[in-house]
Amino acid sequence: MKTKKSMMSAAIVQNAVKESFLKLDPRVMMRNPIMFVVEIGFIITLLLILVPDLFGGTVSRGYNLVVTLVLLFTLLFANFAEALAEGRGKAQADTLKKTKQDIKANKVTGNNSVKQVSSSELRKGDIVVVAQGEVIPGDGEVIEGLASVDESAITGESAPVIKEAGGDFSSVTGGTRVVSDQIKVRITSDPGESFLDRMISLVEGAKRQKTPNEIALNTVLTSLTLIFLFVVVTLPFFGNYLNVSLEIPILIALLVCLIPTTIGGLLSAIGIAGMDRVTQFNVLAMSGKAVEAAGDINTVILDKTGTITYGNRMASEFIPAGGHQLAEVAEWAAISSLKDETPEGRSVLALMKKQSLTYNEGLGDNAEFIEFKAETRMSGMDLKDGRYVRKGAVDAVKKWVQSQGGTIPSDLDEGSTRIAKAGGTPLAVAVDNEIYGLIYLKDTVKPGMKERFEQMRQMGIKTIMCTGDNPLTAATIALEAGVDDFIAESKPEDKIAVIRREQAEGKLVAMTGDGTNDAPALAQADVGIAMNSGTVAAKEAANMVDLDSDPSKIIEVVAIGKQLLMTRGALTTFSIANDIAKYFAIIPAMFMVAIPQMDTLNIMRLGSPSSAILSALIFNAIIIPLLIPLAMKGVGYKPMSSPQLLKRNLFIYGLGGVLVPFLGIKLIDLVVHLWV
Ligand SMILES: Nc1ncnc2c1ncn2[C@@H]1O[C@H](COP(=O)(O)OP(=O)(O)OP(=O)(O)O)[C@@H](O)[C@H]1O
Ligand SMILES: [K+]
Ligand SMILES: [Mg+2]
Repeated sequence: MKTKKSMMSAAIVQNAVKESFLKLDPRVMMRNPIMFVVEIGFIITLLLILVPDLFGGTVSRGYNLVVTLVLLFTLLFANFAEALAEGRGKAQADTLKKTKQDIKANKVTGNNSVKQVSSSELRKGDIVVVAQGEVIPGDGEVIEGLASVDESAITGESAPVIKEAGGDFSSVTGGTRVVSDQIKVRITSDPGESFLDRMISLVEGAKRQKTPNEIALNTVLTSLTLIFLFVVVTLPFFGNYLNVSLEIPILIALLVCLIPTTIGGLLSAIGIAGMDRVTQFNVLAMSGKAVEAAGDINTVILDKTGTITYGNRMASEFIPAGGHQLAEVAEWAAISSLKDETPEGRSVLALMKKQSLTYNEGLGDNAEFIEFKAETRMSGMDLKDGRYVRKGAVDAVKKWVQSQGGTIPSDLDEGSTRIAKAGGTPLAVAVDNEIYGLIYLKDTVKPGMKERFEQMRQMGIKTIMCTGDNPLTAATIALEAGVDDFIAESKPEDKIAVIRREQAEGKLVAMTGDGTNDAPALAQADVGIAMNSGTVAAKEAANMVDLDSDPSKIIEVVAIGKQLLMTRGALTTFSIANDIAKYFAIIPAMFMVAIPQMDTLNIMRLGSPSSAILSALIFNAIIIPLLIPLAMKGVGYKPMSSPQLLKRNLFIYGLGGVLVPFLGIKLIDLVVHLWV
């Protein structure tokens, strides 16, 4: 796991300071009702500096001035927290914007000639040619050729990746560079809607929406604020009755101390920082909601080929069956693959070359190509002499042959079992009702999967591998990767069915996948993570894209999601406990002159009513910057059950929230008392 982006730089801090002032704009503040109340209080005390008898009565000018300043700093601190959280994303967005300059594109026009246009003129469906050394002008799908592409501008990973027509490695991203060979690309996005555009607006938080959890919490906090507003507004009447005169600045200070400004000031920073932590792990989350959902995931569904394995399945051996010759099965395998542009199909022709095997190419003339489909799990050719040639998943080819009255060679299963037990994928090759043998497709499990899935088990997450492959291969890979369960021979709709089944049991489900056949399932899952190596369809259906194409990255996303929820909960607890403590610090001090019995409650022995309130207000302001590091980093997370976590946090942040202000306010009062 790499965290390559720089942490807080001086530039980010500087910019955040500037932003803290700009964010004082009431139109901006209004989005945060709690801090908006503070701002109104600030404006009133500011007016009182200018016109001291604005509301009749007199106000001690020095005291009012200090209250005004402390209120201003409370606002600035809260704004600074948010600006700081936004800072890293904004800096990253600036870097990405540099990648997104206008470049020249070689567009293929009607009569197959090439015309130079600007990348901003490209529309969905346009075809461009990109040669060695050139930057790919827009998102698209490779429709011809194979090239290695440097995607470091987007993924930060310097090793080039292979992109090729057909199959799951065909998607290319605008702004990345072709380092060898040449490809023809069909553009799949209109200007302004590219992956890079989305990535920029994501990291800079332009489209950030409050999550349902955040909205709910905000509602509770706003209600609390309204209750305290009512309490404070009615307080002067009691004061009158007791012959205690309560000046406006005192009332405003009291109100601000009592409303949940700590969490109100840090809430949005917590959310932004959480999203930012996900980005630092090279995962692009399209919504905060998805990140929070990840925190509660029970089940993870993983696709096999291209997700758990590298997915570059290569033909490595032809195995004849039913008394046929090697040359025969090889020839039909080649004929069935003549127009099969998937990596599997092309690897068959590559193996022919490598083994210097020949075949009658003429058989392919005027033949009809039967494209590979996840539904049929076969591909091939209908020859002009009437023969049908197929290769595909063994069970699918068997059924196809049997439906034409053919028989299955007795040694076929022996061969396919050998391949599957080694974790490979066997493809059967047949012509009409006759099976000629097998193709051995090899694939490799990505390293480190077993340890990572074990970690998920400890987090209480069940892993299920869902694959279109046969049960034996699936079992071998499942064992090697260490998933809890697997489902073989699954079609796209089966993957959705598994997700729906888990969801019906009340579980939150994450799905990771890379193929077009995974897209519906990625959309159905609560958290859908597409591999960046995957197809455009997969990336569009998912609500997260993993730029490193590492399926076990879900662990980090889950941890960050949990941390985000916990941090918000902990700071809310702390904030409200704080306000309760402040209540007991201020109220006895305020009324002890009028009601001497209050003195027993005045355990803190604060200097005077006005110094008590000012001290509490100062504490209320400085607690915000003190908690910024916690809001940004998140509270520590160790895998344990949710009730345990809740108990632990209530204890630490609830008790801490009551004790810390007593101590802090007392200390501040020792100084303030000298002056007030
Ligand atoms: N080009 C092809 N021609 C014929 N059969 C193929 C081809 N590619 C794959 N198959 C067969 O079809 C099966 C299903 O392929 P599909 O791509 O739907 O799933 P998969 O890649 O095996 O699994 P996963 O869903 O884990 O990615 C494969 O296991 C293989 O047997
Ligand atoms: K407060
Ligand atoms: Mg796949």
